[in-house]
Amino acid sequence: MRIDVVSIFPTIFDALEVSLLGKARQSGLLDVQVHDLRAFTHDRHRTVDDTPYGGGAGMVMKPEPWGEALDAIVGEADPRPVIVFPSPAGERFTQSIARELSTAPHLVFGCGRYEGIDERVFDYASELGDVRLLSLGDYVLNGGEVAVMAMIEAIGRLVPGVVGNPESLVEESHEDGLLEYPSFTKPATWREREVPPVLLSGNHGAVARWRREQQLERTRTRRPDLLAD
Ligand SMILES: N#Cc1c(-c2ccc3ccn(Cc4ccc(CN5CCCCC5)cc4)c3c2)n[nH]c1N
Repeated sequence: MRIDVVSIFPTIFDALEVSLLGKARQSGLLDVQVHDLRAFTHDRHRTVDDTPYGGGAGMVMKPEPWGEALDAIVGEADPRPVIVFPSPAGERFTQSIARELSTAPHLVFGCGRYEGIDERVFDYASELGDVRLLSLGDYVLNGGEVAVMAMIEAIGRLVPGVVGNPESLVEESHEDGLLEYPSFTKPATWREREVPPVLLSGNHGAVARWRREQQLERTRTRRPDLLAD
């Protein structure tokens, strides 16, 4: 999978070099390229923003640098990429969307800042790829970079070969629409707190039933919305 990221703070993505995704990059499973949006400006101040038409607080990201950045990234020969713009006004990013995007050969992430990106950029981008405006959650961040880091991690770990033991992907929260069951490891007693005896019983059927009950109970109490559908 090829991943391109455009940002005015490209060094934020140095963190992707660490751990899982770092190994995936070294092995070639993930080809991640980060681009500085200011490299696509031509004025002395490398301007990427301007005041909003119609007034209002803050600044809006100018369309020209984005157009040049997208043109430079999306080559004619490429398979049509998915172009993701994180946005508080986007569709909620979910495990299901992460799974869907983990099969895309080419993902492009456009990280906005200020009060967002000129709307015409999304329209132009739809000529180059399948545009998705996605939100990390119902709160406002200062820009798209933190959201894109989270999305790349959630998507990247689902790419076959990135996670050592694919089994561990199956029983995660949200994979089956429920929250995950609690986990325990040695010692069996820690500060007078014991591991649930069923987990020490060796009875795999009883363990499976207990874990399913725990998933349902946790989901009922913490995320009843997941059971609503
Ligand atoms: N994913 C995700 C996100 C983001 C996110 C993603 C991308 C950008 C780019 C810029 N910002 C900052 C911003 C965005 C909107 C507003 C509201 N303004 C009101 C007046 C009209 C203009 C917009 C304020 C500041 C971003 C925030 N926040 N939360 C998520 N889950």
